[in-house]
Amino acid sequence: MIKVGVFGANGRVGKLIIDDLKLTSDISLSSVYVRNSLNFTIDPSILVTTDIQSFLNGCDIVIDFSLPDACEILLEECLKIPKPLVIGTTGLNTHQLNLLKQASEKMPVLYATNMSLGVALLNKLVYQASAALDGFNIEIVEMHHKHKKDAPSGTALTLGESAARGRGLDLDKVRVSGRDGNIGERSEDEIAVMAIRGGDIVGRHTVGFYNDGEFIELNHTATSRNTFSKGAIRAATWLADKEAGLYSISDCLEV
Ligand SMILES: NC(=O)C1=CN([C@@H]2O[C@H](COP(=O)(O)OP(=O)(O)OC[C@H]3O[C@@H](n4cnc5c(N)ncnc54)[C@H](OP(=O)(O)O)[C@@H]3O)[C@@H](O)[C@H]2O)C=CC1
Ligand SMILES: O=C(O)C1=N[C@H](C(=O)O)C[C@H](O)C1
Repeated sequence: MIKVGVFGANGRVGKLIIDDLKLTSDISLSSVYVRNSLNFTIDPSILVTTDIQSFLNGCDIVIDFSLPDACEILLEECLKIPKPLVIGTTGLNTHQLNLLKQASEKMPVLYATNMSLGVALLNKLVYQASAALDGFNIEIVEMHHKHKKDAPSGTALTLGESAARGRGLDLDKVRVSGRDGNIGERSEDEIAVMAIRGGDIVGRHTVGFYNDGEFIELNHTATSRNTFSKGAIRAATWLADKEAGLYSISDCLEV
């Protein structure tokens, strides 16, 4: 039995992971880290703690869906107490991404900005389309619920990276994430990554390839947040016995 520690347990996804772990037979919840207290009741056999070291010692693998600053604290602690890590938190800055890479030298780390099978495939399709559709303008639009804090979404940025890679470009050099005022004509290579926020949208990503006379749009819509919680549990089951290294969701799903 793989014992899971959930980091970000009070959150929209964290709580679902705890619920979904009740339905599995080979992997189960053993510890939960909270800043203050847990907002819901849980089986008394589960360790609920504000002490991160006890939390890490109480599990075989950690699933993290929190916020960037919290994820940073987790990564720093894991450098002292290594644990396989499934990280779903998005909006990580350069320092936090470097910490994640550093951690992956000591333990297996699977980092995925989107845990769904559909988006894993979408990234492959976007790479192929970007390479094949020479001269088409690439524009990415993501839509999420009003509570989401980071923008553009981690998924949209990953899709942007796939598109840029298809053309041998560096997304950081060609990304446009806002247009306003007298901005002039669109440049050939720019890749737009735009964000819409509202209501309870779970997550929708559209990658459009636009040319004179035709356009094609590849779209993925998550209709349930359980897609992410179940995807993260599937990733944890896969990662638990792996060697140290940085893994992607495609490694786990073999798409
Ligand atoms: N990779 C993927 O497939 C997906 C990724 N995400 C990403 O996962 C993350 C979480 O999303 P979501 O569940 O909607 O967010 P929520 O805001 O609902 O949850 C965030 C959680 O992080 C905890 N947290 C915040 N700060 C700290 C801290 N300093 N120390 C410890 N815990 C902390 C919060 O705890 P508390 O309640 O105590 O404040 C809360 O439980 C986001 O980055 C989101 O973009 C979301 C969906 C899918
Ligand atoms: O915050 C969310 O909700 C989501 N975040 C992830 C992201 O930033 O890409 C994945 C998903 O789209 C939902």
